[in-house]
Amino acid sequence: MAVPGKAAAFRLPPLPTIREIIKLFRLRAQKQLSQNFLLDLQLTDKIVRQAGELTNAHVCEVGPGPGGITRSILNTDVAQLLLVEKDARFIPGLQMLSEAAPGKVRIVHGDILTYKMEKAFPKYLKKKWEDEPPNIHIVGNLPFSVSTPLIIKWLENVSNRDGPFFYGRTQMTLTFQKEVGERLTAKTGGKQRSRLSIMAQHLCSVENCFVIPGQAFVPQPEVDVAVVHFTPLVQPKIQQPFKLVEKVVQSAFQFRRKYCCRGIGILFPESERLKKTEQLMMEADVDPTLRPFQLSMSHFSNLCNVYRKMCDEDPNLFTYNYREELRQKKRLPKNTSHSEEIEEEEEEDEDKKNQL
Ligand SMILES: C[S@@+](CC[C@H](N)C(=O)[O-])C[C@H]1O[C@@H](n2cnc3c(N)ncnc32)[C@H](O)[C@@H]1O
Repeated sequence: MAVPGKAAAFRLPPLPTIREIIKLFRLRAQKQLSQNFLLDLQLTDKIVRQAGELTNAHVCEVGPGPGGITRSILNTDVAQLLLVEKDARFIPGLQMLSEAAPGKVRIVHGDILTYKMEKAFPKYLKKKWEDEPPNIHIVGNLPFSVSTPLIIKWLENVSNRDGPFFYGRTQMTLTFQKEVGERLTAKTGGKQRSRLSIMAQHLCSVENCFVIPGQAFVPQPEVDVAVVHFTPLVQPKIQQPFKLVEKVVQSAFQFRRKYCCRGIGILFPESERLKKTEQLMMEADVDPTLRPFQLSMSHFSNLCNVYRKMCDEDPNLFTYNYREELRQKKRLPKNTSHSEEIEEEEEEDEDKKNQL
């Protein structure tokens, strides 16, 4: 029964199914682009529910493809939906959806990695950082090869309050490979604790909402998929610039199985490594025999603060690049005194490849 005085919520009119759209527009998934589609609208509704209340919201969907998630978003009665899709083949199908929701949909044929998000929404939606998040949401099921670099870019945007965060603490609901979802939310001491855990959790409240089994996608990927929700924090847990935090965290996790002082040491040139590492660990009050995954957020905060102080005292320190020093050494013949260390680094590098 309609509630008197209340406008009926928007519902999409009957449309061809996603399967029919795929057939109609010959949207064969391109394996090299890691395209896997969701055809089950109950599942796309469930993903969209994780974004929170979307009635009257401004939403950006990244990588809409044949439009399953798009339909679920439109059925929540959003004010505006911006679609950013890289593959031109999907645009006619998305236009059909746009016609079914007149005035609500804007389609951009473009790459989300370069799209200027600070201009994507009306300026009046902007909220102060300390206020409640703006009524703007980002939702997307992107290929994994895009979602991981994209979240790193967007975390830097959170830190700088630009990009999608020009409007305030814009919330995001995105999919990742299940293991990446576990890294994003891993707690101190957890097996999956990694660079990504610290970078995400120091800037956002991160929630691993649920896992979608690979079988739910067409074609089926080899892995399961995690739906992860991010809300930027009012106060980052580490109050230092993104690049500095990234450098400290990346160094700490360089040697996952060793004491954390081993990785932290590579922040310093070899000639003063021992002395400066000891100073940093002591002033930051961090036990050097902890393993990287055992370091808490406040350990990382202390390490970043003391390292910042050391960089202020020695302006060349921040530009010191351990990898560069190593590359120089690698040009030396193998039987020099350094070769053993280099082999150890290579072994660790292999270990690191899977541990972003
Ligand atoms: C895994 S498919 C998912 C499609 C749809 N969201 C779904 O759940 O069925 C990823 C989609 O993202 C698009 N895509 C890939 N890279 C992109 C990028 N850099 N910018 C925008 N869209 C992208 C692909 O063309 C594809 O439509």
